[in-house]
Amino acid sequence: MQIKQSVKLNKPLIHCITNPISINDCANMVLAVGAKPIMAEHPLEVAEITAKSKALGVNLGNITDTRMESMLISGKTAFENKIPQVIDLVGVACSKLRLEYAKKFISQCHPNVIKGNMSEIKAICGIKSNSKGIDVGECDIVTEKNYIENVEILKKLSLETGAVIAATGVIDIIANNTDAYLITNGCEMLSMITGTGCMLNALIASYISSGHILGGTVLAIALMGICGELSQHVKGNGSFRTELIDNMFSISDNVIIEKIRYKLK
Ligand SMILES: Nc1ncnc2c1ncn2[C@@H]1O[C@H](COP(=O)(O)OP(=O)(O)OP(=O)(O)O)[C@@H](O)[C@H]1O
Ligand SMILES: Cc1ncsc1CCO
Repeated sequence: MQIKQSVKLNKPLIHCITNPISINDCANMVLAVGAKPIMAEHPLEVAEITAKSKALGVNLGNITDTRMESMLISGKTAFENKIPQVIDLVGVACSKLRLEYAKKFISQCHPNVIKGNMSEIKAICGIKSNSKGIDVGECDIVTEKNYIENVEILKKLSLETGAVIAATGVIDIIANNTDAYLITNGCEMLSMITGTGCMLNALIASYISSGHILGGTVLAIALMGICGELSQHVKGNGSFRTELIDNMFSISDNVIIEKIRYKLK
């Protein structure tokens, strides 16, 4: 809650380099939690913009030559200036280009958080995965039965990269090399609008700007799940999207405490 309050109070500038599919929703999510978004991607200006920001979020969805160049420039700037950064591995399980690029980004920019669905996390670890495009494949879904082996995959990747690893889905896992949080908040409607993962990446960037990398990531993921649950009464996915942003804007600490479902492993 301290992280949530500090973001509201300090209104940190959050630099996002993301895909055009959900860019508007990402900017509104950053605003909903009290931070200020800047969605800049020209290679000749991004170093300057990242250096003035309090966190960076990059996203591989709908990758272009320009964004590939800009993300590397921004990622290196963030690393050199100790600005917290998160990468969303959208599509690395279905595209060799993205997979190789993500590996290069991780080794050169050292992101503080690496996020993806379980198919994408497996792909970056060199483990066989079965994604369905940008979505998790049936065989890779985290369940009550297989979460222990998945936690080990995340912890190992964290040890190798120094990053906090977040695997999102029905059960979310957030791990560093010693601890893992399992979050079971959320609802199916979150997968019925495009870009919830991208919005979540922007939220993670907003909260890690506080300097609390593991806590900020857990908070962002729990909030997305809880706000999804609170938005379910709508007629369809159009209003769900609006309701989700409204709930993110207005959720109280008491509701978070009442609704959060997590386990520490
Ligand atoms: N069926 C579900 N049940 C519960 N929570 C879900 C479900 N699907 C998605 N979520 C939640 O939605 C958020 C986004 O997760 P998801 O794994 O769908 O991201 P993604 O695949 O990267 O999304 P996108 O590609 O649409 O941006 C997470 O907070 C996750 O917990
Ligand atoms: C639909 C879609 N395609 C590439 S990125 C994206 C948005 C969700 O990641």
